[in-house]
Amino acid sequence: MTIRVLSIIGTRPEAIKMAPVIKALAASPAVEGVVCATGQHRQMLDQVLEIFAIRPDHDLDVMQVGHTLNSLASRIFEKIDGLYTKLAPDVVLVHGDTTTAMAAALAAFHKGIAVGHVEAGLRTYDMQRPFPEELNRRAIDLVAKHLYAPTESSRRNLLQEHLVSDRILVTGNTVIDALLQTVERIHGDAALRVRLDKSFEFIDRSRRLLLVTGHRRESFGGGFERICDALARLGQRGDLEIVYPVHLNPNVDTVVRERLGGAKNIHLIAPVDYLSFMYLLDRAEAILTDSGGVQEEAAALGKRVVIMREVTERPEGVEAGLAELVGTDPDLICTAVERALAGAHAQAKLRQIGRTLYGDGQAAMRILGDLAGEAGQRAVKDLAS
Ligand SMILES: CC(=O)N[C@@H]1[C@@H](OP(=O)(O)OP(=O)(O)OC[C@H]2O[C@@H](n3ccc(=O)[nH]c3=O)[C@H](O)[C@@H]2O)O[C@H](CO)[C@@H](O)[C@@H]1O
Repeated sequence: MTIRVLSIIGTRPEAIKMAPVIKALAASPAVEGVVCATGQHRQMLDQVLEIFAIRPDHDLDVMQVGHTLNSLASRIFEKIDGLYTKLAPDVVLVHGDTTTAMAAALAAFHKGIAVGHVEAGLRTYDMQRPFPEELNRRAIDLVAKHLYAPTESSRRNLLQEHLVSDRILVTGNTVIDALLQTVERIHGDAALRVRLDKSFEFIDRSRRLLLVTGHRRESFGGGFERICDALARLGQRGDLEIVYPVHLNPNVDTVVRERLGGAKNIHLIAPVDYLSFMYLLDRAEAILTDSGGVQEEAAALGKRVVIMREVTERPEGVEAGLAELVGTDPDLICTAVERALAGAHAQAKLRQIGRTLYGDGQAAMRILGDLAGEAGQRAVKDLAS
């Protein structure tokens, strides 16, 4: 008796974090895994799917330039309703906190289809930070039957909300599954490493590498202007190479390129594929970001992270002394980056602390086991042997 599990992905981070789950489901005889891409992201999503050799079975193609959260959500609701009727999945799996995940989960709830939430329980309890992700993930947890919490702290968040479902399973974050698989692939492939070295030969190896990413809505406008001021100042240091793959969202790309194009020691590049980003993360001495996944990945690699946010739903890294919350004030960003670089030498110790902070690389297997019940447990054993 197999169960049909429909995995929904819309953005780059969802694809990265769902890839290990999609692969585990596909390899299990106990599950019929089906994949639907919504098209919330296009180019950045396709880069990930190619690396993990995942071809979605369905694509809602909802992407429209300049769409609003409401036009995006309404297009997803409209199109996914028909897909649910056609496929009649036993479970719809969504990830994290995007509009894709929220709309897909609520649409499943409307049709009485069980929802599994991967990365359940992340909270800041601030509806404006991150916006709209805090609303999205809390709405999903209200309707989800299977709550896959990445850490104990996310499990505690769920327990105090007295949700309908009591099926909470601490799995670890699937981003660590993806990271470990990818770093292993890079370390095991000399030709790939040569290609990656060549792709990034513009980075002066005599200088220290600071890797930057940023895309939070709540920083649009003044926030990104302040971030650019901080980066321009850091670029003046002379001992740093700053590499910043600039998110494609026009609210980020336009401001950053206007203010930093041609700035000293700052390389503004297009978003790089996931393999390349893991390569850069592995090479970097410190990370400056507002990303959720990058906080988790950096910790796992023992990298110190400066978080350009006011709040984070990843308290573990801050409590472990690996990450520091600084918001978008240029002075605070610059001094925190100095501290991160000063502490970067203790990489072995930091890696020991951060290695399993967010998971052990087995999250996808735990989710498979839970979803397919006994049959899944048997399949998980077969898969793991
Ligand atoms: C509020 C919040 O934190 N929400 C998060 C948000 O995800 P995020 O903040 O992590 O989003 P990004 O920063 O866009 O993606 C990051 C990924 O992209 C890779 N990367 C990066 C730059 C590049 O040039 N090439 C790449 O390949 C990188 O390795 C990493 O894995 O939504 C997710 C979905 O629901 C949630 O899981 C997650 O809570």
